[in-house]
Amino acid sequence: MRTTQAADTAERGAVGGPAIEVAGLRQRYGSFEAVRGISFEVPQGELFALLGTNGAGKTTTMEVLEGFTRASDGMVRVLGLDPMKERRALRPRIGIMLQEAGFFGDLTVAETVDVWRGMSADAGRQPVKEDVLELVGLANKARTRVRQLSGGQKRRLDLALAVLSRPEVLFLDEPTTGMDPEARQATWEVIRGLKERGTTVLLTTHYLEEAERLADRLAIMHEGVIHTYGTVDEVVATTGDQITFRLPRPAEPPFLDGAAPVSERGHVVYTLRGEAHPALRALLAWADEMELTLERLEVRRGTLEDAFLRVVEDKR
Ligand SMILES: Nc1ncnc2c1ncn2[C@@H]1O[C@H](COP(=O)(O)OP(=O)(O)OP(=O)(O)O)[C@@H](O)[C@H]1O
Repeated sequence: MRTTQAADTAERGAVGGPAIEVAGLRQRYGSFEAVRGISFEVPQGELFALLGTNGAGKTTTMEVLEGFTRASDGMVRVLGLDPMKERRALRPRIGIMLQEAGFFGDLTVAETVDVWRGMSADAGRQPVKEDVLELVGLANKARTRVRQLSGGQKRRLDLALAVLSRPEVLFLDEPTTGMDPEARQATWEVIRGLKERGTTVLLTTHYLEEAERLADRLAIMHEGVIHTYGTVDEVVATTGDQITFRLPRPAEPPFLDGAAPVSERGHVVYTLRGEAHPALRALLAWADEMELTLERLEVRRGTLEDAFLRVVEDKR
């Protein structure tokens, strides 16, 4: 069965290539280079998460793709179009949720949606107001003035406006910042639903769990450069396993696979470069020789957080 979105896309002329293409993108502000030659692609219908340190260049990258900023160098395409030169053709096909939206505080939630619909050239295609407010969990706030909304509720209103035109590509800049855990889960459900309807999503977030739960592929940026890129599993695989245990009496544990033992809150911790098995074998041989029983011995798989921290530490 074709979804409404898929049918819409077909009617408006689908493109065969990736929904988003970025090749050698550079962005300079005066003499400062905020983005230093990054490349990635997002296939249609996938969710791509841009992770990174503060000031890494994520929002700048988004702004170039949204057509707000002209790239200093490199090539970007969204749905096969140049976001700057072909902005008029592209704009009705994309949805944008900025990090900070400018609302009119005196308007109610419902009036804000009406104003937004009024500004859209394509209002006939849009879902009814009640549906979109229901979708983001704001149906009971329709008559509330925007300035009376909490920070998390304002983010939900942002999301409602971004999805109003049933975009083919949705840009979400830190969509769940300020939301409580329940609202965040609800927003993830909304994003999953949009993806199921075929929407391509580019998301920035500081919540690694958000990327882990939602992303088909992700990139970790630091100081304008993408250092790691792939599926969550591929990125996690760039980190090694961790071994931890407690010693029953003072002893000097050996280096394992080139990793030094580190003492953390009474535990010995090894952060390995690869799989734990060979290191574990050497560790147990050492413990036998020393006639030691290692207490609370644990092997833990690397996490996305480990991969993230390693990018930052390696570049220090
Ligand atoms: N208009 C501008 N003029 C000068 N410098 C800018 C401008 N916009 C951004 N920058 C700088 O470019 C760098 C990248 O900023 P950007 O907002 O893209 O980072 P970010 O990865 O989104 O960070 P955060 O996670 O903190 O939101 C920062 O050092 C920022 O100060």
